Amino acid sequence: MIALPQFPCSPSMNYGGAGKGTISGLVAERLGWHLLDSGALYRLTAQAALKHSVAVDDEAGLARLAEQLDVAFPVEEGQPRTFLEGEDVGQQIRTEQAGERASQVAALPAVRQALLQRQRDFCQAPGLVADGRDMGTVVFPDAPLKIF
Ligand SMILES: Nc1ncnc2c1ncn2[C@@H]1O[C@H](COP(=O)(O)OP(=O)(O)O)[C@@H](O)[C@H]1O
Ligand SMILES: Nc1ccn([C@@H]2O[C@H](COP(=O)(O)OP(=O)(O)O)[C@@H](O)[C@H]2O)c(=O)n1
Repeated sequence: MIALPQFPCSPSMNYGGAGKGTISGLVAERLGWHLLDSGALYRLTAQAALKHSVAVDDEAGLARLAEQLDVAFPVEEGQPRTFLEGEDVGQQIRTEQAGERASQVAALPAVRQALLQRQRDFCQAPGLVADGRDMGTVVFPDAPLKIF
Protein backbone atom coordinates (compact mmCIF):
# COMPACT_ATOMS: atom_id res chain seq x y z
CA MET A 1 0.00 0.00 0.00
CA ILE A 2 3.00 2.31 -0.24
CA ALA A 3 3.64 2.28 -4.01
CA LEU A 4 0.44 4.12 -4.70
CA PRO A 5 -0.75 6.27 -7.59
CA GLN A 6 -1.80 9.80 -6.78
CA PHE A 7 -5.17 8.79 -5.36
CA PRO A 8 -5.05 5.22 -4.14
CA CYS A 9 -8.16 3.05 -4.15
CA SER A 10 -8.67 -0.27 -2.40
CA PRO A 11 -11.60 -2.16 -3.82
CA SER A 12 -13.07 -5.03 -1.91
CA MET A 13 -15.36 -7.64 -3.37
CA ASN A 14 -17.24 -10.46 -1.75
CA TYR A 15 -20.61 -12.12 -1.47
CA GLY A 16 -23.59 -10.31 0.05
CA GLY A 17 -23.82 -10.46 3.83
CA ALA A 18 -20.18 -11.47 4.28
CA GLY A 19 -19.27 -8.25 6.05
CA LYS A 20 -17.49 -6.38 3.27
CA GLY A 21 -19.44 -3.18 3.88
CA THR A 22 -18.61 -3.28 7.58
CA ILE A 23 -14.93 -3.93 6.96
CA SER A 24 -14.73 -1.30 4.22
CA GLY A 25 -16.22 1.29 6.56
CA LEU A 26 -13.82 0.41 9.35
CA VAL A 27 -10.77 0.51 7.07
CA ALA A 28 -11.81 3.85 5.56
CA GLU A 29 -12.38 5.30 9.01
CA ARG A 30 -9.04 4.04 10.30
CA LEU A 31 -7.15 5.41 7.27
CA GLY A 32 -9.15 8.64 7.12
CA TRP A 33 -9.96 7.81 3.48
CA HIS A 34 -13.14 8.26 1.48
CA LEU A 35 -15.61 5.39 1.22
CA LEU A 36 -17.59 4.27 -1.80
CA ASP A 37 -20.49 1.93 -1.08
CA SER A 38 -21.28 1.20 -4.72
CA GLY A 39 -24.29 -0.92 -3.80
CA ALA A 40 -25.87 2.17 -2.25
CA LEU A 41 -25.72 3.90 -5.65
CA TYR A 42 -27.64 1.01 -7.24
CA ARG A 43 -30.09 0.99 -4.33
CA LEU A 44 -30.52 4.77 -4.69
CA THR A 45 -31.10 4.50 -8.43
CA ALA A 46 -33.84 1.95 -7.75
CA GLN A 47 -35.29 4.21 -5.04
CA ALA A 48 -35.29 7.19 -7.42
CA ALA A 49 -37.07 5.04 -10.01
CA LEU A 50 -39.76 4.22 -7.48
CA LYS A 51 -40.10 7.86 -6.52
CA HIS A 52 -40.35 9.10 -10.11
CA SER A 53 -42.41 6.16 -11.39
CA VAL A 54 -39.76 4.93 -13.81
CA ALA A 55 -40.27 1.23 -14.60
CA VAL A 56 -37.48 -1.16 -13.59
CA ASP A 57 -37.18 -2.30 -17.22
CA ASP A 58 -37.02 1.21 -18.72
CA GLU A 59 -33.28 1.07 -19.35
CA ALA A 60 -32.90 4.51 -20.94
CA GLY A 61 -35.05 6.18 -18.28
CA LEU A 62 -33.15 4.49 -15.47
CA ALA A 63 -29.80 5.43 -16.98
CA ARG A 64 -30.90 9.07 -17.10
CA LEU A 65 -31.93 8.85 -13.44
CA ALA A 66 -28.59 7.27 -12.52
CA GLU A 67 -26.66 10.01 -14.34
CA GLN A 68 -28.57 12.77 -12.56
CA LEU A 69 -28.87 11.09 -9.17
CA ASP A 70 -28.90 13.77 -6.46
CA VAL A 71 -27.28 11.93 -3.57
CA ALA A 72 -25.26 12.82 -0.50
CA PHE A 73 -23.54 10.67 2.13
CA PRO A 74 -22.96 13.01 5.09
CA VAL A 75 -21.84 11.82 8.51
CA GLU A 76 -24.06 13.36 11.20
CA GLU A 77 -23.21 12.88 14.87
CA GLY A 78 -20.88 10.06 13.92
CA GLN A 79 -23.59 8.24 11.94
CA PRO A 80 -23.35 7.83 8.15
CA ARG A 81 -26.53 9.00 6.40
CA THR A 82 -27.83 8.52 2.89
CA PHE A 83 -29.77 11.30 1.21
CA LEU A 84 -31.69 11.18 -2.06
CA GLU A 85 -32.89 14.56 -3.32
CA GLY A 86 -32.53 15.97 0.18
CA GLU A 87 -34.48 13.18 1.87
CA ASP A 88 -32.87 10.72 4.30
CA VAL A 89 -33.59 7.34 2.69
CA GLY A 90 -31.05 5.32 4.69
CA GLN A 91 -33.71 2.97 6.08
CA GLN A 92 -35.80 2.69 2.92
CA ILE A 93 -32.95 1.54 0.68
CA ARG A 94 -31.86 -1.21 3.09
CA THR A 95 -35.02 -3.33 2.90
CA GLU A 96 -34.94 -6.70 1.13
CA GLN A 97 -37.35 -5.39 -1.49
CA ALA A 98 -35.11 -2.39 -2.15
CA GLY A 99 -32.19 -4.81 -2.57
CA GLU A 100 -34.16 -6.81 -5.14
CA ARG A 101 -35.02 -3.68 -7.08
CA ALA A 102 -31.36 -2.62 -6.92
CA SER A 103 -30.34 -5.96 -8.43
CA GLN A 104 -32.85 -5.47 -11.24
CA VAL A 105 -31.58 -2.03 -12.20
CA ALA A 106 -27.95 -3.16 -11.73
CA ALA A 107 -28.49 -5.79 -14.43
CA LEU A 108 -29.00 -3.09 -17.08
CA PRO A 109 -25.78 -2.17 -18.95
CA ALA A 110 -26.84 1.46 -19.52
CA VAL A 111 -27.35 1.94 -15.78
CA ARG A 112 -23.93 0.43 -15.02
CA GLN A 113 -22.38 2.72 -17.63
CA ALA A 114 -24.15 5.77 -16.18
CA LEU A 115 -22.83 5.01 -12.70
CA LEU A 116 -19.28 4.29 -13.82
CA GLN A 117 -17.94 7.87 -13.84
CA ARG A 118 -19.92 8.75 -10.72
CA GLN A 119 -18.15 5.95 -8.89
CA ARG A 120 -14.75 6.98 -10.25
CA ASP A 121 -15.36 10.52 -9.00
CA PHE A 122 -15.24 9.19 -5.43
CA CYS A 123 -11.52 8.47 -5.87
CA GLN A 124 -10.04 11.56 -4.27
CA ALA A 125 -7.09 12.28 -2.00
CA PRO A 126 -6.01 11.00 0.40
CA GLY A 127 -7.53 7.71 -0.84
CA LEU A 128 -10.64 5.63 -1.33
CA VAL A 129 -11.93 2.34 -0.06
CA ALA A 130 -14.42 1.11 -2.67
CA ASP A 131 -16.82 -1.70 -1.83
CA GLY A 132 -18.57 -3.68 -4.54
CA ARG A 133 -18.36 -6.65 -6.85
CA ASP A 134 -16.88 -4.90 -9.92
CA MET A 135 -14.64 -2.43 -8.13
CA GLY A 136 -11.35 -4.15 -8.93
CA THR A 137 -12.27 -5.32 -12.43
CA VAL A 138 -14.30 -2.53 -14.04
CA VAL A 139 -14.43 0.64 -11.96
CA PHE A 140 -10.88 0.80 -10.57
CA PRO A 141 -8.86 -1.77 -12.55
CA ASP A 142 -5.60 -0.01 -11.62
CA ALA A 143 -6.23 -0.03 -7.87
CA PRO A 144 -3.02 -0.84 -6.00
CA LEU A 145 -4.76 -3.13 -3.51
CA LYS A 146 -7.69 -5.44 -4.26
CA ILE A 147 -9.22 -7.58 -1.55
CA PHE A 148 -11.45 -10.43 -2.73
N1 LIG B 1 -17.06 -9.37 11.83
C1 LIG B 1 -18.39 -9.44 12.01
N2 LIG B 1 -18.89 -10.18 13.02
C2 LIG B 1 -20.21 -10.28 13.19
N3 LIG B 1 -21.14 -9.70 12.43
C3 LIG B 1 -20.70 -8.96 11.40
C4 LIG B 1 -19.32 -8.80 11.13
N4 LIG B 1 -19.18 -8.03 10.02
C5 LIG B 1 -20.42 -7.73 9.62
N5 LIG B 1 -21.35 -8.27 10.45
C6 LIG B 1 -22.81 -8.16 10.32
O1 LIG B 1 -23.18 -8.96 9.18
C7 LIG B 1 -24.20 -8.29 8.42
C8 LIG B 1 -23.75 -8.10 6.98
O2 LIG B 1 -22.62 -7.23 6.98
P1 LIG B 1 -22.34 -6.25 5.75
O3 LIG B 1 -21.08 -5.54 6.09
O4 LIG B 1 -23.54 -5.44 5.42
O5 LIG B 1 -22.09 -7.32 4.58
P2 LIG B 1 -21.91 -7.14 3.03
O6 LIG B 1 -21.47 -5.74 2.80
O7 LIG B 1 -20.84 -8.16 2.67
O8 LIG B 1 -23.23 -7.46 2.40
C9 LIG B 1 -24.47 -6.97 9.13
O9 LIG B 1 -25.63 -7.13 9.91
C10 LIG B 1 -23.23 -6.74 9.99
O10 LIG B 1 -23.56 -6.01 11.17
N1 LIG C 1 -20.68 -2.79 -7.50
C1 LIG C 1 -21.93 -3.24 -7.41
C2 LIG C 1 -22.64 -3.12 -6.19
C3 LIG C 1 -23.93 -3.56 -6.12
N2 LIG C 1 -24.52 -4.10 -7.22
C4 LIG C 1 -25.93 -4.53 -7.21
O1 LIG C 1 -26.65 -3.78 -6.25
C5 LIG C 1 -27.25 -4.64 -5.28
C6 LIG C 1 -27.19 -4.01 -3.90
O2 LIG C 1 -25.84 -3.94 -3.49
P1 LIG C 1 -25.39 -4.07 -1.95
O3 LIG C 1 -23.90 -4.05 -1.93
O4 LIG C 1 -26.09 -3.03 -1.18
O5 LIG C 1 -26.02 -5.43 -1.51
P2 LIG C 1 -25.48 -6.90 -1.40
O6 LIG C 1 -24.40 -7.10 -2.44
O7 LIG C 1 -24.96 -6.98 0.01
O8 LIG C 1 -26.72 -7.68 -1.68
C7 LIG C 1 -26.49 -5.95 -5.38
O9 LIG C 1 -27.26 -7.04 -5.00
C8 LIG C 1 -26.11 -5.99 -6.85
O10 LIG C 1 -27.18 -6.51 -7.62
C9 LIG C 1 -23.82 -4.24 -8.41
O11 LIG C 1 -24.34 -4.76 -9.38
N3 LIG C 1 -22.53 -3.80 -8.48
